[in-house]
Amino acid sequence: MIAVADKIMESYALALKLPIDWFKPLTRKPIVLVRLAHYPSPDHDLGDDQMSCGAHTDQFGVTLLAQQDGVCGLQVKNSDGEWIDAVPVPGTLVINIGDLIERWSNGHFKATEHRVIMRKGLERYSAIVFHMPDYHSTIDCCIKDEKPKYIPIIAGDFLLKRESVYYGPSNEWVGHEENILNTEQYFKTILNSEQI
Ligand SMILES: O=C(O)CCC(=O)C(=O)O
Ligand SMILES: [Fe+2]
Repeated sequence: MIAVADKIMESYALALKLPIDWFKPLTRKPIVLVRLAHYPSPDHDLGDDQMSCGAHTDQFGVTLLAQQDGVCGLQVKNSDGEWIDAVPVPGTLVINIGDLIERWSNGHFKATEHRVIMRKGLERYSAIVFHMPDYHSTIDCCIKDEKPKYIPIIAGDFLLKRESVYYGPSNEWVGHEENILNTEQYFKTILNSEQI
C-alpha cells in the first residue's frame, strides 16, 4: 500500500508540474494508519441527517479505501455540492485527497468531503489506509510562484491535533492539551519509538 501511495504522490507531483520525485524526501518514513470498519445493518433506512460516518474530509495525505463488492454506503460530494454514491467497483480502491494534500498543493487539489449512509438490511465492511508524510516534514505551499494560502505546518503536529478531536475525551481540542498529549503518547506507542 505504501508503494501505491508513493505512485499516487508521484502523479500529484507531475500534475502540479513538479519533478516526479518532489514529494519523496518528505515521505520516506510515512505515517500510515489502518482502519477496519464494520457498519452493522440498521433496522430502517437512514435519513440524510442520520449518518453511519458523518461528513468529513480526511486529515491525511492520501487515503486508500477498499470497499466491499456490491455494498454501497460511501458517498462523496462533487464540485456542484451534490452527494453521489461511490459505487464499489470490484478490484479497485477509492483514493481520497486529504487536507494535507490540499494545503501542500495550495488548494489546487481539494480534500474530498465524504460520508457513509447505510441502508436497511445491509451491513458493510471497509478497509482504509491513511498515508501521511514523515512526522517532522513541513507542509508548505509546493508551488514556487504562488502566494501561499495556508500557513506552514508540521505534519505530525497537525495529525495530533486533528486525531485528538476523534480519540480524546472531548470533542474540542482548543484548550484540551491533555488530549494532544494522550494522542502523542498513543502514536509513540503504536510507532514503538520515541524517534518518530
Ligand atoms: O468506511 C468508509 O467507507 C469511509 C470511512 C471514512 O471515511 C474514514 O474512516 O475516514
Ligand atoms: Fe474519511
